[in-house]
Amino acid sequence: MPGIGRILAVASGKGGVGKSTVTTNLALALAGQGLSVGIVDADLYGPSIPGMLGVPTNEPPRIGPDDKVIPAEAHGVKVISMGMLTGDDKPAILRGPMVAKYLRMFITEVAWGGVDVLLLDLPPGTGDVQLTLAQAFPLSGAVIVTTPQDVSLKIARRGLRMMEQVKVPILGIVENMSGFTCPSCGTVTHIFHQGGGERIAGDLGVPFLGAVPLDPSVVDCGDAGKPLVVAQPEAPAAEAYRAVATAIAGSATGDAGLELPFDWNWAENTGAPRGHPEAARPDGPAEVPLAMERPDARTLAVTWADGAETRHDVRDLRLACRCAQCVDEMSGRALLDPASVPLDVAPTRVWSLGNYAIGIAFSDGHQSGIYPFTTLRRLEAAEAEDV
Ligand SMILES: Nc1ncnc2c1ncn2[C@@H]1O[C@H](COP(=O)(O)OP(=O)(O)OP(=O)(O)O)[C@@H](O)[C@H]1O
Repeated sequence: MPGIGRILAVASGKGGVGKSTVTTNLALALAGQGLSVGIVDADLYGPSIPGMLGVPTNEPPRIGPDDKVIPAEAHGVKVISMGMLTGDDKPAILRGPMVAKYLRMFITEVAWGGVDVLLLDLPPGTGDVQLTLAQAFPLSGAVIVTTPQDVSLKIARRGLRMMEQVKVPILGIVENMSGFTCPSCGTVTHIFHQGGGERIAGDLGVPFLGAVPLDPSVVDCGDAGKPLVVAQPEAPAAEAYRAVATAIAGSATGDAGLELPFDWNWAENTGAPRGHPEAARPDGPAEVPLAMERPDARTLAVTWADGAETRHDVRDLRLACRCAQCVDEMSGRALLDPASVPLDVAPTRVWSLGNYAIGIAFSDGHQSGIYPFTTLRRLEAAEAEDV
């Protein structure tokens, strides 16, 4: 979109998991890496970004000479929020169509002036706002924020599935409020359990971006309008936000070894990804693909950074689909009857999703399958076991 580099959504399933806090700190950490960053507070009914960044809400934003809204600027980051239009005490009372109108305005009618990254702080859940944004704008990816307890993880999973269904690449999962370090004795207590975010990232084959500890200074800094990353840059939580920012910034560069993005017409074999198989070395990362080829119409061959090559029969790929139509999300039970898949099923299109997965559309009309590289690497071994 003109004036905007990448649009990234920060989403969560459950409310109150710290999504807005992650958004503001992430924005400042990305800005600290030299990127120009904007934030759209897409939580129209409960805007919290102005408070966290110390943006005044007592006067509406100005309109520029080109009739565009001039965003507020705080700590070097540009911001637009419903809170700036309504003030702190007036609730936004809006029906669905107006919500869509405001969201569109926040993205297309604001003078973003060439931001590299526009972060959208979504409201919790999988409702109207999430769908409108995911379908109406070219989102480059979504970051899913969760806390480590089961209830939050289950709902985060649903949010993640929604993003996948509307074809928004998942950049990864952030586990927030992960362990509390006692300031006097240094003991770490895992108040909301431990490691759940990393576990579901592993289960779903999406990157784990990092864990942010529970730290009372995060609350104080947010309430004071000066996020932790700038107020206490040496705090462990600030370091965690910076690590997440680095992981996200890295995901822009296509460091998977394949030249990304690509959109491959399988039948005609046009638009195949350019690869760099010569970069393989024995100590290279096992789950990073360096090349993808189509030696024949029924085989996808992948060369990995550790020099291994896997070959996948295209019907086996169709049968291995883990989308919500093929596998029951909660129980993991298979919903796809292999007998219903034609023997000659073949891909029609193969395309890149972020730098972590490919999507495949098949000749039987199925196109919601997402194949993370981690899953693809393990797939050939699983197929061999089945035999
Ligand atoms: N790592 C953390 N340590 C301590 N407190 C935190 C941490 N992250 C967030 N918080 C606090 O938790 C509260 C909720 O955070 P926040 O408003 O960012 O959540 P949210 O998921 O955006 O909520 P909503 O559902 O309203 O959009 C805030 O008071 C915030 O300061």
